[in-house]
Amino acid sequence: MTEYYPIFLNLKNRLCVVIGGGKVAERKVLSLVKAGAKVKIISPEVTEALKKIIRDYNLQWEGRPYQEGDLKEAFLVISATNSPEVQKKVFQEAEARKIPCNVVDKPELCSFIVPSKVQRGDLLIAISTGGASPAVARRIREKLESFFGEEYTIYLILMRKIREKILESRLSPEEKERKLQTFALAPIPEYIKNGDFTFLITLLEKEGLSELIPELNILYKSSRDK
Ligand SMILES: C[C@@]1(CC(=O)O)c2cc3[nH]c(cc4nc(cc5[nH]c(cc(n2)[C@H]1CCC(=O)O)[C@@](C)(CC(=O)O)[C@@H]5CCC(=O)O)C(CC(=O)O)=C4CCC(=O)O)c(CCC(=O)O)c3CC(=O)O
Ligand SMILES: NC(=O)C1=CN([C@@H]2O[C@H](COP(=O)(O)OP(=O)(O)OC[C@H]3O[C@@H](n4cnc5c(N)ncnc54)[C@H](O)[C@@H]3O)[C@@H](O)[C@H]2O)C=CC1
Repeated sequence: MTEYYPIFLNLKNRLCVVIGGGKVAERKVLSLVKAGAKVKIISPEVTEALKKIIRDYNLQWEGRPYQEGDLKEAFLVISATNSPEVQKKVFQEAEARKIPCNVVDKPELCSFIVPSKVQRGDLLIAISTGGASPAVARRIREKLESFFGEEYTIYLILMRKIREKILESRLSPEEKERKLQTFALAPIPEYIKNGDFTFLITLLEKEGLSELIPELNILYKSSRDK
């Protein structure tokens, strides 16, 4: 069993190379694009859906087989071809260049694996079974998705503001910590889900954060307009 180390990578404007253009490449390309990466695809053929993604996001696509040197400027690489020889060559080049590499059908040729994820604005939950069962990772994702609903997006926008106000206040470190814990413990996601802010308003007043009350309405309205 491999002991993995979980991290959240900032891929904004980083060149990520995806080798292959099938169904699996499609999924990996989309998640890289969503993370703001600069994606380059190398594959003689790509699926219709991937063609659309390439057009929509103006991605680079080289319509040819992988060749050594393709990873020259890459920050990371994902190899999603159906050819074991190509997969191995990509891994070898990535190792030589010391670039993180994911080979989608061979965990032994991966220096990182991609988790299943639940995203609600700033909340990002990553799930891995260490490759034991990607289907189980997916099922766990589906369960978490129903538990952590869309209200968590607003919840975290609000908590970020609450935390900023508390940290910039002149309170003692102990008092700051108490307030941060109080807000983290309050069932605010439920209030947001039910659109009932009575208790939250009382809490904000009690903790000296009344200035944030007008924000509640703005946040709630913007979430309902979506
Ligand atoms: C090691 C890893 C490497 C990597 O890709 O990073 C890997 C490897 C392999 N996957 C295989 C199969 C499937 N993978 C999926 C789906 C996903 N696979 C993902 C990640 C990972 N897959 C990494 C480990 C993740 C972990 O820690 O568990 C997810 C989470 C993220 C993503 O791909 O973006 C995404 C779910 C996203 C979601 O819906 O939330 C489904 C479909 C499904 O169930 O929906 C199936 C068919 C069902 C099944 O086999 O379970 C096979 C056999 C291939 C074959 O036999 O042809 C291998 C190779 C092997 O195991 O040797
Ligand atoms: N990690 C994961 O989540 C999963 C992995 N897999 C495995 O991933 C692999 C890919 O799966 P699919 O996308 O369904 O395969 P696919 O057969 O649909 O696509 C393969 C792609 O590789 C490209 N390709 C072939 N030779 C190439 C070369 N020399 N250079 C560049 N590109 C080349 C082809 O043009 C094609 O676009 C398979 O081995 C499959 O078993 C399958 C399901 C999930």
